[in-house]
Amino acid sequence: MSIEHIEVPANAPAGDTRDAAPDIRRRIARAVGDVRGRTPLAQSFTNFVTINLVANAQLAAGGTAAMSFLPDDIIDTAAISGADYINVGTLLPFYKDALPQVARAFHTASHPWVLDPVAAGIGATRTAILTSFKRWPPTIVRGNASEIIALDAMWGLGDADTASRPAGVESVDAVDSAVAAALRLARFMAAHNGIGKAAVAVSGAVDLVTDGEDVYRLPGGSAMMTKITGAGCSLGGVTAVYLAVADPLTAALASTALYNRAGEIAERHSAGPGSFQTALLDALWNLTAEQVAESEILRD
Ligand SMILES: Nc1ncnc2c1ncn2[C@@H]1O[C@H](COP(=O)(O)OP(=O)(O)O)[C@@H](O)[C@H]1O
Ligand SMILES: Cc1ncsc1CCOP(=O)(O)O
Ligand SMILES: [Mg+2]
Repeated sequence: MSIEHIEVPANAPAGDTRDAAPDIRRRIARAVGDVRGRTPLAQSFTNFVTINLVANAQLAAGGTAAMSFLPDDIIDTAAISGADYINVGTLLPFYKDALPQVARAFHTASHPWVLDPVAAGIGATRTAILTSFKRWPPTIVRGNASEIIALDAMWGLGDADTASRPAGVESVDAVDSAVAAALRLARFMAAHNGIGKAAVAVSGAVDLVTDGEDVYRLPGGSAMMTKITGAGCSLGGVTAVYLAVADPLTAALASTALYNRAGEIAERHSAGPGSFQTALLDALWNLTAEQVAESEILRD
């Protein structure tokens, strides 16, 4: 099947009638192919729980990984890193100074970066760090619905009273309840991140991606992705790999589609969480650019 002639799948969710434009699919295919051809570096400042899966997923998608927690290290390496990834899953006291320093340096250099606001809404230190990013906003935010709603409230864009308290790193909100927050965040980031474009990706059973204008829904994946730790974190790391070669909307759509397809393949080739994680990495490696671009992508 050519990527120019994608039919809306028969099992498209009710109400979703518009397939993504062929141009979007071409951009996704190009991004996946460019990553495989150019092996771009996407540096990460990420949590201790899933750091190894993040690096392995970035390599499996075709990128290059480098992890660091030192601002001078990260700021120096940003010169050769196509995009960076910051994930606030596990925090140490010094991060309260280190992370705003890094975000400010990225902003000064107009360096693209992805934020995963893991557990947004929990703890004064995490809130201080995430609030500081409003001054130096990321290019892409990728999180689950509760994290997106919490970040929107923290930045004073949405209604703080309606933000729920996340269950640790897990979402307590449906993706649909984060649509307005995702749109507000994407518009704010595009206006203030110095790059002029932004995207927000909300993960869940049906993922949502927006650039602040259009809203895309990407069904698929596997419920087993919630039975390993780091599916979301590694998706963020792979999003940074794609951001090294593509615009924010394309990068967010490409990584989300890649993960949905990889999750489905991994579920078919595994017998439980252990083999699922291995099969997920294998699928990230083996999926072709065309297979990723042919994914079900519906525009609201
Ligand atoms: N119920 C589900 N069915 C299918 N895929 C899912 C489901 N829940 C999450 N995913 C997928 O798992 C990956 C991580 O998403 P999620 O679990 O929401 O992130 P996080 O781990 O940050 O909470 C995404 O690729 C998402 O599409
Ligand atoms: C379990 C855990 N605790 C702090 S960070 C983390 C990993 C979260 O990973 P993900 O958000 O990808 O499920
Ligand atoms: Mg997460």
